[in-house]
Amino acid sequence: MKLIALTGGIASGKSTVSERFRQLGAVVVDADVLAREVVEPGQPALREIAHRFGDPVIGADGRLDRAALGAIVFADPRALADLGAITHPAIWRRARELFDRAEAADPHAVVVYDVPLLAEASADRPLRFDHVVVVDAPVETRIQRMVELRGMSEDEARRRVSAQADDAARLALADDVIDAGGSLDETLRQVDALWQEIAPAA
Ligand SMILES: CC(C)(COP(=O)(O)OP(=O)(O)OC[C@H]1O[C@@H](n2cnc3c(N)ncnc32)[C@H](O)[C@@H]1O)[C@@H](O)C(=O)NCCC(=O)NCCS
Ligand SMILES: Nc1ncnc2c1ncn2[C@@H]1O[C@H](COP(=O)(O)OP(=O)(O)OP(=O)(O)O)[C@@H](O)[C@H]1O
Repeated sequence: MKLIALTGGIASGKSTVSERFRQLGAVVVDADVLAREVVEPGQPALREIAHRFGDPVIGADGRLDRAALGAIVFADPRALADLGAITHPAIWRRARELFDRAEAADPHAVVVYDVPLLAEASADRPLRFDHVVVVDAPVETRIQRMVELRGMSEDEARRRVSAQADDAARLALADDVIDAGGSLDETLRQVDALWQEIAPAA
């Protein structure tokens, strides 16, 4: 198995890139999906979140109120760190299980882990990657995407950008950089070229 980490700032284009890798034959594991699974009702992390952040972050249906929690943590670095301390160990554990499963199914699998917060977790991340790919796009382009495509206010978009590591910290981890600041077509062409390097036999 080859294990590739795919990271990038919010709205840089990671999902677009990982979907292309999937079409090319990679097994994609998405940390955002795992982050949602570990806070499902009944999971220990949801109980810890309720304990730390109180009832307002739990909806009437007993599920996490993501908008309410997001409003708290993206405005307060300490709250964000507390949330990460609750969710990140469970996310890494689940990721490890899925990598092991992919390897058992196919020892030659190329697994792409779409992980927005790799740079933030780099000091204590419990996994080694064969290759780190960073998707890069200018901050102003990403803000514009969040506002135009996701209906966020500009303020909210900027808060989310500031809650993450900066571009230099992410680029310092990169074995390869995909420039996703241009056209969609240019992004996809770079992914195709990179796949030929990473998985030449596939
Ligand atoms: C705070 C929460 C509830 C907000 O939910 P919401 O649905 O609004 O956002 P969503 O989960 O879709 O995340 C969208 C993007 O926000 C960014 N983001 C999410 N969590 C964080 C974080 N802790 N720090 C910095 N950026 C983050 C990422 O770029 C992510 O792709 C949610 O993001 C969360 O539970 N975060 C903690 C878990 C985590 O670390 N997730 C990141 C994947 S490793
Ligand atoms: N050159 C480009 N490369 C990639 N995406 C682009 C490009 N131009 C425009 N886009 C658009 O920008 C958006 C990027 O969103 P995407 O969900 O791929 O980002 P992301 O990095 O996965 O975000 P998040 O951190 O929130 O998970 C998509 O709607 C995509 O269509």
